[in-house]
Amino acid sequence: MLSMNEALVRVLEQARALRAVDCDLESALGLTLAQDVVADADQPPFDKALVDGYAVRSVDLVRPPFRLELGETILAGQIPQRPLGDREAATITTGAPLPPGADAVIMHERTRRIGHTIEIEEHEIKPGLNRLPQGKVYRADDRLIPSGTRLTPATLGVLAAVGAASVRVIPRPRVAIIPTGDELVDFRQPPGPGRIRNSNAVMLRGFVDGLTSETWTSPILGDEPEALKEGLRPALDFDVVLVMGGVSAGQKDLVPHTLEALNVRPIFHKIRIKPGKPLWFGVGSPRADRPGPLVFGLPGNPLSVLVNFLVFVRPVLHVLAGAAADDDRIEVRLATRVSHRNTLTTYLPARILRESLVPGEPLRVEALDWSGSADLLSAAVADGFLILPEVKETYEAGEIVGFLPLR
Ligand SMILES: Nc1nc2c(c(=O)[nH]1)N[C@H]1C(S)=C(S)[C@@H](COP(=O)(O)OP(=O)(O)OC[C@H]3O[C@@H](n4cnc5c(N)ncnc54)[C@H](O)[C@@H]3O)O[C@H]1N2
Ligand code: MOO
Repeated sequence: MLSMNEALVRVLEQARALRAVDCDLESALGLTLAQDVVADADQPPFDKALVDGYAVRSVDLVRPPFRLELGETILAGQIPQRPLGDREAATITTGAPLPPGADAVIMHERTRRIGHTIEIEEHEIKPGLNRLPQGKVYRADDRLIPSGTRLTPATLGVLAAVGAASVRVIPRPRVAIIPTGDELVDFRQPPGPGRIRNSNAVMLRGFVDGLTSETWTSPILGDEPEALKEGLRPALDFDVVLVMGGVSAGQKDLVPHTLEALNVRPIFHKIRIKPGKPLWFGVGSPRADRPGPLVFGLPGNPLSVLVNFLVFVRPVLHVLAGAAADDDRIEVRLATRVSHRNTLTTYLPARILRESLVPGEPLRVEALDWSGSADLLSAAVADGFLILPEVKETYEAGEIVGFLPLR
């Protein structure tokens, strides 16, 4: 049986960024850029006024009189009609181009208007005052945003500024969620004797929200071989397939065989993790235009689904979307002693002790009481999971351990 880390390596070996597509800039937030973005022009495209006031030649104001004739008016969006003459000032607004010859702008609050002249109250006018020179921010053809960058609101703004209306990006994966099990009923219905509501599908949808370009939840599939096979078939068109339930050792645990019958090549089955030990992982046959789907058989217990999603599936969704595999683990200090079976990596629902936060110190965390991997309520009220590695059985209060926040 593989350790959790070995299994994660096997999974990530199969994960490659999806093929780049063209995307409208306005739909590209959060996606990964698959091209370099280059400046189409200097920024700013001309020497630009940074304040409302008067464009001047600083040489005219080295010694008194500090008075200049007023010439043309240049508003933002207009082009100066002529160079600035000797001892002349042009009225100018923020963002407008300086006229040739001008090398400084004086804020109008520092001047007094007298008829067709202005008197300047500020006497130290250095060349460059309140002027942003052409190309100061970047030059035409500079590489501004490299391929591989995640598009944030600010990078989208830069792309808009250079007119990149459509960009090459890595799309987010398409994900299929498939609940299986004869005992399941839709959560909107009363379960009836011996049956339970399908709670996992809604939970998984919540987790994948924002990480996919399309999420499809299939109807509940029963534990009948032919129906299961036909129900799973359309899911294999997706990039990632999340089948829930039916992967352990029961006589109705038909998912691994059925996936293999659909040409999904098994990579591993069962790993040293709790919850989630019976995890199954395989890769479907390549499609004409793209590689085969990555298929997870998630053990059906709600906490198995949850932990396996966070540990294995979420990093894969990031990698397919062109990003790095995320690792949100932080280090925390155990508030109480905890024990587990030292042959498995254990994820324990836990709570951050916010009442005893000490700035600069690791967070203190206590394990919650829980009734095993069917106990989704414990995770719903938890801040995250303590991670207890296989190496030893007991971790003492005060020890530093890993913690996976739930967000
Ligand atoms: N002989 C063995 N039995 C079991 C083993 C084992 O190694 N040998 N492993 C146990 C572990 S650990 C887990 S976890 C479960 C996983 O079982 P399956 O993946 O086959 O899942 P099911 O049996 O179908 O379901 C388990 C449990 O979860 C409930 N479930 C399933 N789907 C949903 C859903 N969509 N919403 C809510 N709850 C769901 C299901 O009713 C079961 O109670 O196997 C152990 N057994
Ligand atoms: O690995 Mo299972 O999730 O403990 O019940």
